[in-house]
Amino acid sequence: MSAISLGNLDISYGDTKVVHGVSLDISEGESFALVGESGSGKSTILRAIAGLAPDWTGEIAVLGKARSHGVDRDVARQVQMVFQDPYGSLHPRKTIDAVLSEPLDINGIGSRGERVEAMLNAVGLDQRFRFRFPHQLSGGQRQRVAIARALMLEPKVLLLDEPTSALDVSVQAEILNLLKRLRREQGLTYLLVTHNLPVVSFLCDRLAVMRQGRIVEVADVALLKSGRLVEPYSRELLEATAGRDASLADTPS
Ligand SMILES: Nc1ncnc2c1ncn2[C@@H]1O[C@H](COP(=O)(O)OP(=O)(O)OP(=O)(O)O)[C@@H](O)[C@H]1O
Repeated sequence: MSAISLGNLDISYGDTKVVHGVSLDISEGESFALVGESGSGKSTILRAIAGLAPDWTGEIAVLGKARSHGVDRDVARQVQMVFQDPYGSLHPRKTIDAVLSEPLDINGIGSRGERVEAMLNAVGLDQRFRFRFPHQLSGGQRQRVAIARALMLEPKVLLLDEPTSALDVSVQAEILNLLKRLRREQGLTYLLVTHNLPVVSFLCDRLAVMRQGRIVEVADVALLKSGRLVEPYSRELLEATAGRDASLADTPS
């Protein structure tokens, strides 16, 4: 079954259509990247799947079920989003414990303390962080909390919007390793937006290259690694970013 299936998806902000006729099938357990120039519509696709960009036509299905345009509680439990900025995405006056308990409260799920402790372990954070506030954590630790929060309801799919680009390079590698391990341990599906092609090589199985709201090419990551993307625009993108952030490609798993 597809984890995410997009059919002829158009997405607009007001009168401006920014995504045009996107169709994609992402399998359960797959890690899939959207790459392409700034403004090409990558984040907008994630937002529409998460219900944050409601002005769309076409089809969005999650685990075989078409999502509605409004708040969709089924989808919200299956699909969670992690944002680029771990500073902005955590409430400054809530402890880590409160941040992680909140999804459980909203859904009436008990044994909160145990679940929070287990999730802190899963994302490699010491229990002493539990009653701290976000400003008492480093950027990498905050991103671990954001990932933990996304996983509290045991979703099947994570939408990752530039999850490491706000972090120092050494911390980026730690978070990428964490994401790789969590995917393996929990059988997660990833749909990831990034500008960083070494991140795609490290974490993903396939990628779609986007330009001006359209998909130019869908390819296996093997073709990215060997520099054999087919479309001229994809090759341009590859050349433009060659050498940048290359150290991540060597990150051990
Ligand atoms: N809330 C919004 N209201 C109006 N227009 C928006 C909004 N968010 C994004 N856009 C526009 O939609 C287009 C696609 O933006 P989007 O953020 O999806 O691109 P992107 O490929 O993710 O870019 P980046 O890599 O810079 O994040 C851009 O032209 C952008 O200016």
